[in-house]
Amino acid sequence: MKIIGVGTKNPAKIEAVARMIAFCGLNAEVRSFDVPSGVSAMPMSDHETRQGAMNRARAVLEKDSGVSVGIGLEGGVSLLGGEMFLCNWGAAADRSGKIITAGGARIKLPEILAEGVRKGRELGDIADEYAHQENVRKHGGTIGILTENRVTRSDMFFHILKLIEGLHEHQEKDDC
Ligand SMILES: O=P(O)(O)OP(=O)(O)OP(=O)(O)OC[C@H]1O[C@@H](n2cnc3c(O)ncnc32)[C@H](O)[C@@H]1O
Ligand SMILES: [Mg+2]
Repeated sequence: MKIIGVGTKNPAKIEAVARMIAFCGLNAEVRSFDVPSGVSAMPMSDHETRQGAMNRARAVLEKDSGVSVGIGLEGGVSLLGGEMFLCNWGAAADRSGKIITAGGARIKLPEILAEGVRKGRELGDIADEYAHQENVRKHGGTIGILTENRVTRSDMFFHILKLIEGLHEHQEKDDC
């Protein structure tokens, strides 16, 4: 059985990987690891957020020699025309050095959340205050709050992982 490692202890992210394995019918087990993202705690651009996902994916491979694919999932914000959007990236790295990345859906942050992030606070903390909940980042996420749970953080990372798995399949076919 293939072992897929994910670089986080956040249950919303781990759930997304488990959903992807079930959805794609992979004969795989998921293991989670606490690894550094290597970027700031609150990534402020697509570039930095994607880099965090790639760093986590590679760090997982270093952590456990039994893992064949390392996955990194990272959340952050990005600016578009002066407006702040939630952005998310995923990366999957294998032992051949290959890495595939994909980005997720965007949603504009309400000004009160954007202002807190601009002041240097982490979105997870501000989202908790905004929603009067604890650990929003480990449950539905900011996207869950802003969409009344139509799309949760796990849904969003699940979607990103389907993009990555699909791209991987496509590239394998191309290699034939
Ligand atoms: O334990 P890890 O894997 O680090 O998970 P995390 O919840 O801290 O998530 P990230 O590091 O990927 O996200 C970077 C920052 O952005 C925040 N963040 C990103 N997306 C979020 C979301 O949907 N809901 C709440 N906070 C979010 C989070 O609080 C972090 O401060
Ligand atoms: Mg974090």
